[in-house]
Amino acid sequence: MRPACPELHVITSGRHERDHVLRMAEAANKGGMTYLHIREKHRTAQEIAEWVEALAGIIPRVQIIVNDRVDVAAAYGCGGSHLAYHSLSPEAARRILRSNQLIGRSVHSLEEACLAAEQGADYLLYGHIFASGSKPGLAPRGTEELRTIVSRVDIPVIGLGGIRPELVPQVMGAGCKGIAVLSGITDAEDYYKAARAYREALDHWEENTG
Ligand SMILES: Cc1ncc(COP(=O)(O)OP(=O)(O)O)c(N)n1
Ligand SMILES: Cc1nc(C(=O)O)sc1CCOP(=O)(O)O
Ligand SMILES: [Mg+2]
Repeated sequence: MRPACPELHVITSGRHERDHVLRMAEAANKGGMTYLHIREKHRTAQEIAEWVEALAGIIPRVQIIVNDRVDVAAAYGCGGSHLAYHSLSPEAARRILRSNQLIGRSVHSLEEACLAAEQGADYLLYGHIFASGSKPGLAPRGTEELRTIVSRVDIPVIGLGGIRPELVPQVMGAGCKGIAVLSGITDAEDYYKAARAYREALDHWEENTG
């Protein structure tokens, strides 16, 4: 059986205005994006809802994942919600979301990963794997603990943090179902080309393992 297509999650920066993100989402989607995470921690629920409605005119709603605001994801029929450390638990989020809406959880240790899986998360984001401008001054976690997590939980794990296309084989080789990228796409001059480079790296990672 052919394995499922590796996932490419793109995370918004919190630094760009809506119209900019609409252009980025359209181009990244053409380049092979699987999900767009709206991670706009300083915006209100009303603003995020407006973003969802505008984005849903450009990419399928099911590809939109809302960071933290489970209420917005539920009310606007998004693909799911991604929970940060300060968010509702996966159990609580499931009381609000429909069964076909994904619940993701950021994790940074084996303990957090096991707990999130027990509480009903559908997938995990583990990071930051490599040095990341988004996490200044914090040491990267590498892939060792990631491998242990993949072997211990029975839900998909997505790697994130400092991932460039040439690093994709290391992340996929650790057993991830895909990757999540912020600056590698949102800071790119050409969003389509950037997403395409990650998509190519994901689809051919086994040919590029050292
Ligand atoms: C040990 C540790 N704790 C928390 C974070 C950041 O949490 P997260 O839920 O991933 O939220 P954002 O990354 O979206 O701010 C971390 N990186 N490490
Ligand atoms: C939002 C986020 N959370 C992380 C974590 O480790 O929890 S790393 C991250 C952002 C990763 O950005 P980039 O792809 O630019 O390195
Ligand atoms: Mg995080």
